[in-house]
Amino acid sequence: MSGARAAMEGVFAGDRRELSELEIAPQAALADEVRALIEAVIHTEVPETELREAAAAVAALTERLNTARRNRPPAARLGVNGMVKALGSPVTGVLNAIAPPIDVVTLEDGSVHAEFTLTDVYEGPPTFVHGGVSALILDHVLGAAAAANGTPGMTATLDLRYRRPTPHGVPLVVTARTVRNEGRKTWADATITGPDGRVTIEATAMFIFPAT
Ligand SMILES: CCCCCCCC/C=C\CCCCCCCC(=O)SCCNC(=O)CCNC(=O)[C@H](O)C(C)(C)COP(=O)(O)OP(=O)(O)OC[C@H]1O[C@@H](n2cnc3c(N)ncnc32)[C@H](O)[C@@H]1OP(=O)(O)O
Repeated sequence: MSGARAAMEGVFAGDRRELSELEIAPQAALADEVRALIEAVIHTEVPETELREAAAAVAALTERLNTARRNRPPAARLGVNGMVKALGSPVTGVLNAIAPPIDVVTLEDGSVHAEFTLTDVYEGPPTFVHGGVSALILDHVLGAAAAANGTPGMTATLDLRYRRPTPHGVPLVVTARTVRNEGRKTWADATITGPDGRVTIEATAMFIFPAT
């Protein structure tokens, strides 16, 4: 079995520890604090002695958390449809401090949708979102649309058209839908829209359910 097929089956077999919402809450609250920490580390202007003390304090915390570890990022079945969610996802993971995190919902028409705001932690060109971060978000929602269609797969192609810069610090909308399926291949389209209602990025992707 290839690594890709094993990865896909791992998602659906749920062969990893699933947490309940009660178990998730305190760990998600910790991730929220770390998100604020990441932002503070970028912007702080405290003097060097305080920076060194802060680094030592963070190192001590990391050591404390590592005294009891899982060997794989946890998952959970959440929401009305009980879809498996990777809690450590870099896009949606509430336990991942580098994830915004974005709450992606599946609508009745099968499309997926999210409203989100990115801080300058995700900045590329000054005042705008890094194009690779936008690609990460689009890849994820396109994959979620393929999965919502009952035809999940590994990203085989991802095409992006950056129409205009995507600003950070303002509400954005991402939507994706499956447009076609042929055997193991599924195609999906997505857009990111800015607060003025204008599309900033158009994306299309093809997903393949691995053969072996
Ligand atoms: C972990 C997955 C999560 C899914 C979970 C769903 C849960 C839902 C919840 C929430 C949504 C989460 C959303 C996450 C989204 C993020 C997804 C990613 O980041 S995926 C990582 C990046 N992608 C890779 O690393 C792929 C690496 N490539 C591969 O593994 C293989 O190449 C693969 C599976 C793409 C194809 O391998 P073969 O062996 O199955 O395919 P062969 O049999 O060779 O080809 C079949 C047909 O496809 C074409 N083909 C193959 N690869 C192609 C490509 N890259 N581009 C175009 N055509 C390709 C071939 O020419 C062939 O075409 P002919 O049928 O003959 O016409």
